[in-house]
Amino acid sequence: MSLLVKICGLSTRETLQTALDAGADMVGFVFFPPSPRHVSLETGRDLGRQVKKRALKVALTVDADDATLDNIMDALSPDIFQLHGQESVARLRDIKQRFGRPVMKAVPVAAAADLAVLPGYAAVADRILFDARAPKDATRPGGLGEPFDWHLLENLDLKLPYMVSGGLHAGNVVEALRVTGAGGVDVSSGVESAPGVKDPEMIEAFIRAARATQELSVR
Ligand SMILES: O=C(O)c1ccccc1NCC(=O)[C@H](O)[C@H](O)COP(=O)(O)O
Repeated sequence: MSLLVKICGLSTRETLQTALDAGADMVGFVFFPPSPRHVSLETGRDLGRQVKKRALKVALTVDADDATLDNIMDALSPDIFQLHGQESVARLRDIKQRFGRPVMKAVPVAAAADLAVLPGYAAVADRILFDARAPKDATRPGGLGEPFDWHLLENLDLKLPYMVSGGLHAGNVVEALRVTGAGGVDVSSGVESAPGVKDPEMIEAFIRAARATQELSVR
């Protein structure tokens, strides 16, 4: 199965176009106002039109209520909801049933004990995104540019597709894939020149580096 590459936190036409032209499989849009990558519904609608099925549109939310998800459905019509808050297994099931879209559950990782939630989520989610657990005083649960110990995923027995994220960049993505065996990678800070400011050349370099693993058959 080929590697999935997700560029997350896109917020401008220019950088979205760069990600699409560089071959991103997934493009993520953050609907979380405290984030420097937050996009309005109007921007989400505009950027969503630009994707034109060249990649999967991922709507990233944090403990969003149904009204918020309804608005995002209307604006972006996402291919996947990425649930990056403390959503319960029951909430995942509820969202899948209500919106008829696949869900990717973000699982914060700092220690092996964090993986104890997997059986519950794996029974409902369509894919898992492993991300570095945010510090207690963080203003957001993701997009912080810090990795976790990828070796925690070395002996993972997960029947579900999963992605690795957290502090990835062009210089470490091959190692992250080698250690974790993940089927996908996700990046935000590692392709930015400043928080929320995506850099076209960094986007291209990240995707190039990630794709190189397919030739190296690192995974
Ligand atoms: O990106 C954000 O600002 C964000 C805000 C709130 C919840 C999640 C967020 N990002 C989630 C992602 O999917 C990021 O790509 C992932 O956390 C990796 O981020 P980074 O370490 O900056 O590459």
